[in-house]
Amino acid sequence: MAVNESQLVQLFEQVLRLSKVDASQSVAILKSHYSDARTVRAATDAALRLGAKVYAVELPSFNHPRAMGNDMTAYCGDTALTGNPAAQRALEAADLIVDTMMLLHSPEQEQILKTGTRILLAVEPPEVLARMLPNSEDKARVLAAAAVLEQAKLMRVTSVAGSDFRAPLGQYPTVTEYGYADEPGRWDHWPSGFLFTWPNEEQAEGVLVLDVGDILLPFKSYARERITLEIEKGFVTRIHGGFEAEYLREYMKYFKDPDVYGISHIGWGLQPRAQWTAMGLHDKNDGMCMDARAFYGNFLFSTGPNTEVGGTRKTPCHMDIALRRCDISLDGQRVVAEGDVVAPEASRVRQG
Ligand SMILES: O=c1ccc(O)c[nH]1
Ligand SMILES: [Fe+2]
Repeated sequence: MAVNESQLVQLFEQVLRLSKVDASQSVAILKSHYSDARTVRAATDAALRLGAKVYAVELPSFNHPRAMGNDMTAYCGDTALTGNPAAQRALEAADLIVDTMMLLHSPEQEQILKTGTRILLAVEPPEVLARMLPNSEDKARVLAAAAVLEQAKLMRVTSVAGSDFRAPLGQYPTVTEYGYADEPGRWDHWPSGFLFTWPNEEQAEGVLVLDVGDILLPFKSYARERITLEIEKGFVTRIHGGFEAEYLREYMKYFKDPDVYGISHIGWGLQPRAQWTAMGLHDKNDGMCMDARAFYGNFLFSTGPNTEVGGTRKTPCHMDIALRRCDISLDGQRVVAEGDVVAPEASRVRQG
């Protein structure tokens, strides 16, 4: 199906209104040649209709000669903005940046946010944006879960497949994504609806067994066989299984950087409009597959960069791995049981 221009403008008006855009605001549309033109036009029109002062910052795209694939999360850290202080100043002047080219996991993004500028990332296809249009209930549910996560000292993840992963917490903040950037200095991503934190450095340990159907990004693949990750002192030390384990090992080895095995963000999905099945209906280049990161009740595990929270690992290799049917407990209290959200009650979607 395809969203028409008029609908897309209305969707952006709704999300920019939730992002506190009004006649008092300046909005920068950040783009490059690979941005979705429909998204750029709709974001511009919507911001103008809300009375904001709108301008565009177009950056020549950046390609790293060792990057593989078109998914912007496959090679993190350096972006088209890296080493361009004039463009960064132009962006920091805005109240809100609609990012259609992706600054995520870059030090520049953190520098911009520190000035109080808000950033809303929007790089998924318009049809995915439409299906996961955010609302204030999403925000309430994600914040309810965040209130529990930010107090937690230990996250434990187990599963029937054999996972038993423990991550001491507290060194890093809890990050929420509910789909709109409504607070000064906030980064958010439309679409989303999940939350995460990072394990205390060098303390995560145990085993994660990726079961059949679990999702590996940026490969955009559903695992067809089990892959076992052994984690010691905050790093993945062994990856074993069959062909898919070999593929993951070879891919990560390619970067020749020990930091790629560090644990990045860990959390769980709270977006009922995100679907585990959606990735199978899209081409790999359609977007970054936020359905996988946000689907309700997933355990989202990731490896690589932790610059987003002031960590020192600026490695370009970032794996986002979404597991189904896990139990996630915080200090012994389950928040997810076999892939269904069980607590806190205010974070649950009323089934029915
Ligand atoms: O929304 C996102 C997207 C990618 C990622 O790695 C984290 N959050
Ligand atoms: Fe990630």
